[in-house]
Amino acid sequence: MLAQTATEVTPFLGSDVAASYATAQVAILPIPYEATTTYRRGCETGPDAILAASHQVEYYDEELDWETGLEVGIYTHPPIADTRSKAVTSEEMLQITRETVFKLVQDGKFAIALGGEHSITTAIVEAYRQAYPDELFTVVQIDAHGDLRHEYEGSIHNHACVMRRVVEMGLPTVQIGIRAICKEEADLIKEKNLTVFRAREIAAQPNWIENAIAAIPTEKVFLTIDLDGIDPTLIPGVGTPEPGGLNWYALTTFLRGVFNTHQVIGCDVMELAPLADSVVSEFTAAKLVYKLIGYQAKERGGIMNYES
Ligand SMILES: N=C(N)NCCCCNCCCN
Ligand SMILES: [Mn+2]
Ligand SMILES: [Mn+2]
Repeated sequence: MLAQTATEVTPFLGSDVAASYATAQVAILPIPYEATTTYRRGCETGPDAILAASHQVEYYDEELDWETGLEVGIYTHPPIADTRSKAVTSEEMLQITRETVFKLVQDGKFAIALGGEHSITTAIVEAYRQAYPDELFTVVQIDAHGDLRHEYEGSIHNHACVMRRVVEMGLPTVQIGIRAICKEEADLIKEKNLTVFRAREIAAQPNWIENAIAAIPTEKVFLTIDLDGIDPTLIPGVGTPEPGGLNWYALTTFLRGVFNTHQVIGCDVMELAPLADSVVSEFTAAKLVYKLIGYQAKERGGIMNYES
């Protein structure tokens, strides 16, 4: 493992291609915050592991036939809400995250946040609501867990509650890859008729991608990826792994389809908790982030078309 110090910023893909803030279209935002994870800890070191592994990603994307990293300006923001050096309360994390993401969106950046624990997403979604006050967007979540508990282990900002907070905001949701929920969550899904594509159904229905994309009710989408949604053979480095997740091609085909048919306004990639003896998880996560940038830049007729 490459050890990174808390203050050192390793830019995504490396300093030789990193863009300045002013010229960047994409901003990578590391949020090494961890306070409420329920089993194996370590997601506060997730962002640095993704950034270090990103240096190994080929610039040439063979699927897109395009050197994404040389065509798109990518800036890496300094880390915020960093619990590696000192404790950060959930309120402090939520506030700095809201403010930072809102500023990135105001400045016309396509933001990709790297977690850190999934509870951070509450503040990211709030920032987009503030940035788009007149238009609903759908939160598309890839996750093994429903994250729909009202509260867990004494906190409403536990990582197991993030989608409950999103549902309370009145935003539509589409949940993908779900395979671990409690009774409270199952009841809420029924009561609110939430749209859930369960991992079991995904494994059995080849046309789930088409159906899932058709189930997104708004033009705008915020995409939240909890890495434990992906099969743990591809990403074993998560705190609470669950068998039976998405495979790489199902995942990337779905994501490309979403970028192709909807306006993705932002993304996050959460919950990487690196393992000491394997780099598979961070390599997969780094490639996934690169794919998100490539799909955003290349789908919908060529080059990115930013608002603001
Ligand atoms: N979003 C998450 N990662 N959630 C994890 C929830 C852990 C539930 N443990 C349940 C134990 C019950 N005996
Ligand atoms: Mn999860
Ligand atoms: Mn989650």
